[in-house]
Amino acid sequence: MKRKTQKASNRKRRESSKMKGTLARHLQVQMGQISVIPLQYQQSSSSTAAVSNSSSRFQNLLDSEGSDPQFHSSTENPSIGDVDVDEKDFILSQDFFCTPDYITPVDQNLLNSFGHNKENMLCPESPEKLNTIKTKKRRQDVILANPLSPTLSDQQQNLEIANDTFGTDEVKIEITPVTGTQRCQNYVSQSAVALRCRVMPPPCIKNPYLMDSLEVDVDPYGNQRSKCAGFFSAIVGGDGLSRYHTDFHEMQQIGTGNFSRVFKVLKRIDGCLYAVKHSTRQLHQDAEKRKALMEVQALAALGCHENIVGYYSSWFDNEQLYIQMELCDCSLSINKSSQSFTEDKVLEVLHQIAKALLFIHGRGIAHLDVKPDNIYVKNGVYKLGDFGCATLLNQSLPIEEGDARYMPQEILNENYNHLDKVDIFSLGAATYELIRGSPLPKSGSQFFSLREGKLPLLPGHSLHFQNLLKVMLDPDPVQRPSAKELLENPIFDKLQRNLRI
Ligand SMILES: Nc1ncnc2c1ncn2[C@@H]1O[C@H](COP(=O)(O)OP(=O)(O)OP(=O)(O)O)[C@@H](O)[C@H]1O
Ligand SMILES: [Mg+2]
Repeated sequence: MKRKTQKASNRKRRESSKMKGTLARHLQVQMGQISVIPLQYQQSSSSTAAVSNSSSRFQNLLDSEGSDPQFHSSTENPSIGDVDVDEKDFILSQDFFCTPDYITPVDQNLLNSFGHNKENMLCPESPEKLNTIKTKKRRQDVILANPLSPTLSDQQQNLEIANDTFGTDEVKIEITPVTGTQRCQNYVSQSAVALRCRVMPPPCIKNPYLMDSLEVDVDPYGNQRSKCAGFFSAIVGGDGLSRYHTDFHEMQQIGTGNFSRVFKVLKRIDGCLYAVKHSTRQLHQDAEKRKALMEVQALAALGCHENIVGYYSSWFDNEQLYIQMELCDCSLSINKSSQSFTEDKVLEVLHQIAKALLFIHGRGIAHLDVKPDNIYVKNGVYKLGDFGCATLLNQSLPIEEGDARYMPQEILNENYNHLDKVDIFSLGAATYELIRGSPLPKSGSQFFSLREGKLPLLPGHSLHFQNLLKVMLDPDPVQRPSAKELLENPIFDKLQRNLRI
């Protein structure tokens, strides 16, 4: 209890020191007033009445920091060892927190409201730390000093940096004493801090606006982070640092495609869940990268639609493309153990994905890979995803066909004149698969008869529904309804009525 009180008062003192020191220094610099007061006159303040002493203490600190060359040299100024540890420590803490954007948002009040301490102030350059200065810490990770850092590069220093949970962590830094000529080199530079923040991802901030609290195995807010074996090596890619691991906490794999894997992730800065898809292999050639990028370009160009998976961002890490998307609950993948959907359910899927198709066709884009695997559900809303085969209806972009099980005959014949109707055929085939509850054949007689318009009867389902499927699967693309015509089909009236109620 006693220790707690002492720590609290030290912290308070440090915080007020910081604020005043920073402000006063800025004022001083602006006004061109630099007074030189030898450091030995500076007194430790731990036992003095704070108010009367603090202004002179700060003045001393400012002066010594700003103008006294001896301040930085332990050999030339032995009295430095007597300086109150706390008084010097606070400046390092400032440096530690005041660099990268994602740690120091513009709106300081925002972080303060998450219990963030007030160290995220713009700060002056820090004075050196000459001796081991140790403050409270809960866990530690050791990283080598940044070889790129202008301040730490040529000294074999180890930065032992505590975790960075906002508002609670402080820093332990071990730096070997240096000679007077190297006086500036013991600063914890902003670039060192920036690198440290890249290799040690910041903790996730809990989003107070989310109603449901997250249930995760690994603590995404940082408490267990340093215990993860191989953590460091995992986040450093073949040729750089991973934005994925810096910005996101990976929770679980939620899908695999032919060329990609999809993970449920928690974004550290906003505390929200997303899906991140990344290519499984490295894309070395520019042409490969360009091709992969078409998926995100299509998503970005389309913008928001309730029935299209939301797109947030994309980037390359280690020559793999990462796509940050809206997280959905699951896809409608059909496998051998799948249950068939009821007609009403299937009509809902059909209606919603037809709305997505109306939207994308209206923007001159064809999806070309509509299938249950690429239809995701979120809170009962169906969303079209995986725009990896998306192309322009006017055929001005290369065409890559999607899954052959859902492709009409004209695509197999390389006739690309009605690409919008290709999507209608695929949606018809997907609907047929969902109502059947078993995967469509990849080849064989059934495969061909479906493309000839020979749809086996679906016992127990309305004729109206079966006729709709038949016309969607018509071998002649011109005969197939457009997305707009599809949506105008009276079969959806009942759904619309339910929606209005
Ligand atoms: N945003 C998301 N939310 C939830 N699950 C998703 C999301 N995106 C993808 N998935 C899951 O990951 C699987 C694979 O994703 P996707 O289809 O985009 O990869 P792909 O490599 O392009 O696949 P394909 O084999 O169809 O080419 C999906 O079938 C789905 O189950
Ligand atoms: Mg897919």
